[in-house]
Amino acid sequence: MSTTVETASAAARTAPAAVIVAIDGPSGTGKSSTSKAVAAQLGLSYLDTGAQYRAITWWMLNNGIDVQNVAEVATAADKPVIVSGTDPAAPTITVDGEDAAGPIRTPEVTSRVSAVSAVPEVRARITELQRSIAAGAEVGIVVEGRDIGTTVLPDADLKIFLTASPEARAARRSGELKGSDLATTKEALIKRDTADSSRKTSPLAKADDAVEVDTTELTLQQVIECVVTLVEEKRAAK
Ligand SMILES: Nc1ncnc2c1ncn2[C@@H]1O[C@H](COP(=O)(O)OP(=O)(O)O)[C@@H](O)[C@H]1O
Ligand SMILES: Nc1ccn([C@H]2C[C@H](O)[C@@H](COP(=O)(O)OP(=O)(O)O)O2)c(=O)n1
Repeated sequence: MSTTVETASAAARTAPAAVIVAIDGPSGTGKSSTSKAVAAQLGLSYLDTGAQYRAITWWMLNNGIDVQNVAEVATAADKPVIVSGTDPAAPTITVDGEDAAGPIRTPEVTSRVSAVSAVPEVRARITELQRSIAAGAEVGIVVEGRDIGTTVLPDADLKIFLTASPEARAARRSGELKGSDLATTKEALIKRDTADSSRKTSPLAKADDAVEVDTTELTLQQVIECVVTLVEEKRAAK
């Protein structure tokens, strides 16, 4: 046996296996804030899959694609080059080399993203990208979205499904969007969640083996501590 092979197998015996964490749930439940903090605290990578769906939507809107036309969206789905930076302290997203972090958060993108992300060709393309990023995370990764535990990473070591009352979620979102009306924010949020939960291809859903955490009455810090404890338990058992 060569020294290289011996060294590699010794490393495999001692290095802890990468830990994969899937965090799903509707809008405003705290997925992004929790995932970033947990990843940073545990030295893991972080992937915001919603940002990827927003990025492809932004590209379609900029490139004259009629986002209500499923065939047109499907044909264009593999055109933009989307790159996600997975450092939880400074996550990034670029489309065709251009920084898209700001423009993907506009109300226009937010109101169109559910239609674009319901198209199967878009989901297939983005899912493949997500799986390859997760496979490349050496220490492990926290991936947040809507279908991570059910479809993208069904073998994740830990699956969390965050929930919160529509009132709490709208109040949180309203706090971020300066000058926005609470009732309008709540209506838009419920409309998007309904669209995301009722689409045919990998809808927003809790995986059977996910741990559900209702964050309505919890502080963000309490949610972070809860998830960190669950990840540490999984790591210890690996
Ligand atoms: N448990 C919580 N209590 C109060 N505010 C929270 C809580 N979790 C998240 N937030 C705040 O709510 C807003 C939305 O959180 P975010 O993490 O973006 O949710 P999501 O990714 O699920 O849409 C942020 O401003 C965040 O700081
Ligand atoms: N895994 C995912 C993640 C997001 N999406 C879609 C559905 C969501 O409404 C949009 C935007 O997701 P994002 O996480 O940015 O939404 P928030 O505004 O943070 O709640 O993307 C999806 O279909 N599948």
